[in-house]
Amino acid sequence: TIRWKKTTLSYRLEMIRHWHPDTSKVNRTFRAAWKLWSSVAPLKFRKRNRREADIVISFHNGDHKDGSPFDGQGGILAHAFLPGSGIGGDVHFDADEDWSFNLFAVAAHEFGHALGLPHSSDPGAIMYPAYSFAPNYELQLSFRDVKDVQHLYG
Ligand SMILES: CC(C)C[C@H](C(=O)NO)C(=O)N[C@@H](CC(N)=O)C(=O)NCc1cccc(N)c1
Ligand SMILES: [Ca+2]
Ligand SMILES: [Zn+2]
Ligand SMILES: [Zn+2]
Repeated sequence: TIRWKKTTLSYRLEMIRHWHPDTSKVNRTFRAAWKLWSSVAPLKFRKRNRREADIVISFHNGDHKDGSPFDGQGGILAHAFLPGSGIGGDVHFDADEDWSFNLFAVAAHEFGHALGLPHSSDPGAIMYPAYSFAPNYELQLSFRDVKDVQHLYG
């Protein structure tokens, strides 16, 4: 299983201003999405600005030279790399999406991948492949998500 060998992970937001004017809202959204995972597993997430971070989060559109081009509005919303050095753990959001309402749910899903979680067959899981646009306030981890992340880091 691929997982981080440490339990305090650093993350950095790159060029967010470029794609999302309201950086404070983005920061709050990501902090809340990390909290979903740190509240059920012995993990800590630290936001870094300049120094090298384990997890670099950025927005891109179309082909952004990592072998997995984005596809414009709709379809693929984001992708994340499994734990590891370099691009490992990094999270890319498709800049062509309308992030005014579902950034939290998609971030929670992608951060699960960045921690090493694959897709889950449980329709109630945040790691389920397809996103049902349930209102964010209902969004919480399913038992399956908790079991899977505790299996890796519990
Ligand atoms: C093959 C992958 C690159 C698909 C991509 C994904 O799973 N990224 O992690 C993705 O954007 N999946 C869409 C569904 C699709 N269009 O295939 C999605 O909504 N993923 C994010 C998401 C957000 C919240 C909840 C769930 N269950 C899924
Ligand atoms: Ca897309
Ligand atoms: Zn990418
Ligand atoms: Zn996914």
